[in-house]
Amino acid sequence: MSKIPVLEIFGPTIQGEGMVIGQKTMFVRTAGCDYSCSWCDSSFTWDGSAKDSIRQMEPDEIWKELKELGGDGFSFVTISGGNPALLKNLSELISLLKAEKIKICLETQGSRWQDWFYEIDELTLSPKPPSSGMKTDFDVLGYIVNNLQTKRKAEQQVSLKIVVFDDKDYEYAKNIHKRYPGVPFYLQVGNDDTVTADDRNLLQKLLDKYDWLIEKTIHDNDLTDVKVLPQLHTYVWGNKRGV
Ligand SMILES: C[S@@+](CC[C@H](N)C(=O)[O-])C[C@H]1O[C@@H](n2cnc3c(N)ncnc32)[C@H](O)[C@@H]1O
Ligand SMILES: Nc1nc2[nH]cc(C(=O)O)c2c(=O)[nH]1
Ligand code: SF4
Ligand SMILES: [Mg+2]
Repeated sequence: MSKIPVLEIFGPTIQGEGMVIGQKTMFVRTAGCDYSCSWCDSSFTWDGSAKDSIRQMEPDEIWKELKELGGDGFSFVTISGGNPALLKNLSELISLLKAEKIKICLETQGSRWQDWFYEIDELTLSPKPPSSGMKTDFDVLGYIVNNLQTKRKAEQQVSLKIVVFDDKDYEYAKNIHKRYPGVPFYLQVGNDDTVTADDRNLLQKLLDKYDWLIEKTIHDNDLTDVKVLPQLHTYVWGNKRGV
């Protein structure tokens, strides 16, 4: 077995984002990202600020820690990062979780393909809009979406989730939906203050942003089959880490 760079293992909590929002789940957060989004709420995974907290862990060590934290009280594990799709050897952890009858969710931006994507139960692709400062490689994203659309197992769920901060991001999101109309499509409110500890003020700002995004969407005849979601955990726990 080979080692995986891990920054956080936490839970049980609820999935705060995307197609399985509200789902009780454990989290494993890997270190390292090929992007550096301007508003990344998990920048400690790639900016060096938490490099001393990175643990190189074998899959069975990760499983042991998940069991210590979650006991028999979980059946879902969400893998996020950083970009977990940088790690070819994540397949070993995925096999172990499957053997333990755990459902697996994965969060990735769609910049890298891994063959183990087919083994994920709920796969969220989250290409990044202009406000992130990143540029989407549509060859790679297209390759990933096409593979999953044509070769995935019937029971695997795949979705596209775009974080929206402004009008340009919204246009980007619409373009993504137009390119891949067959993929369940989600808009997510962006959190533009990922450092504040003033939860009340943050909540009000996030609610206003959610209102803005809903208003835009409901008056837009070009977007019909869309789900507009908050980043639920920030509404409940603010910018707290490990929840
Ligand atoms: C931290 S990322 C890690 C996984 C992967 N790198 C990705 O971006 O999809 C997990 C999710 O959080 C979202 N996210 C990051 N920063 C955010 C922010 N400030 N507001 C809203 N969503 C954010 C990302 O778009 C992504 O969907
Ligand atoms: N509760 C909760 N839900 C989440 N959904 C996606 C997360 C992530 O950081 O990838 C996340 C997270 O960090 N916490
Ligand atoms: S791709 Fe994800 S983890 Fe990487 S910088 Fe962007 S939001 Fe953060
Ligand atoms: Mg997060």
